[in-house]
Amino acid sequence: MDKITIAVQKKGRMSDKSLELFKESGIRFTNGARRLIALSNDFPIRLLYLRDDDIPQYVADGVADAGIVGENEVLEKNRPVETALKLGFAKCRLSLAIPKENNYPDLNWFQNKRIATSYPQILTKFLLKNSIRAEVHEISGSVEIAPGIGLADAIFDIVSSGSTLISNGLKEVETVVKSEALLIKNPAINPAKQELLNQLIFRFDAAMAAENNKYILLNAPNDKLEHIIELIPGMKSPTVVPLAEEGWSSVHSVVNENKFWQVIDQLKSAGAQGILVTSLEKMIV
Ligand SMILES: Nc1ncnc2c1ncn2[C@@H]1O[C@H](COP(=O)(O)OP(=O)(O)OP(=O)(O)O)[C@@H](O)[C@H]1O
Ligand SMILES: O=P(O)(O)OC[C@H]1O[C@H](OP(=O)(O)OP(=O)(O)O)[C@H](O)[C@@H]1O
Ligand SMILES: [Mg+2]
Repeated sequence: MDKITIAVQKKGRMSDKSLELFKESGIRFTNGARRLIALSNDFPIRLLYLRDDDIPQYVADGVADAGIVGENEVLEKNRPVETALKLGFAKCRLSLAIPKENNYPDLNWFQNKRIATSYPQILTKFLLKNSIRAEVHEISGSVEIAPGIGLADAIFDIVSSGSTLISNGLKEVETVVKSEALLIKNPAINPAKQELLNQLIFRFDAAMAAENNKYILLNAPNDKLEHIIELIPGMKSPTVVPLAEEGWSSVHSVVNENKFWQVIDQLKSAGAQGILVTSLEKMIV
């Protein structure tokens, strides 16, 4: 039987979350992360542990059928791969930043400046599109220290909370692209492996939906039910069952993590009591 080969980052920001996604999808691997290849008894799959920079190339070449990698690397490497699923973690952006004491009127600030980056392709394209002539200095890491040591006037790098910029006396002035983890695939994947990939996507979707939602149970006086049901519509509509006490019902539903605190406040104001919240294991929409 065919196995699907998936490339994941060996060690770094993406590795734990990537493996967690497989685990939440019921797929455990038999050999430890120190090996370069791992197999599973739960699913016909082979994991390749790689440097994240190499993943787009391996997937484009078909050495791996699919891979989990940041959108930033996919754009930079510009290899012929397709996005199969957005995975919603490792959210960050690629931005231009300059020493904080500089006045920044607009992009023309960058004319004839030296910019240090690990993403020369994305940066060069952006500069060209905006008719900025600047010198692009490619360095492989610790980009934020480049202006401080006189290597460059500005940087183009990954920003998330912004704390690395602040601690290096820099300020973000232009966001060029946003990024998150992607499941990418080889466009010429064979039908049998595509079927395995579809099964994997189905499981990833269920695990991600469960992670992003909470199961909620509460008690409501019957005369407030209509409003409370509107606040937590759930997947189709909430389950409403009568309590032993006359005039009260128990309402069960699902709430999105992003709206959670806001909805809880609204439910309390609407008269809900005894609110219980619990996490979901899987959610099939
Ligand atoms: N601060 C951050 N917040 C969120 N996501 C991030 C952050 N930094 C990096 N990422 C994302 O995680 C990916 C991996 O980051 P990491 O720092 O582990 O890469 P790396 O050092 O190039 O690793 P490798 O050794 O595999 O080449 C990045 O390409 C980006 O998509
Ligand atoms: O805006 P922030 O939240 O500070 O995140 C941005 C930093 O995170 C990443 O580095 P990481 O911490 O992964 O270290 P690395 O450069 O050694 O990979 C990235 O290269 C930035 O330097
Ligand atoms: Mg890398």
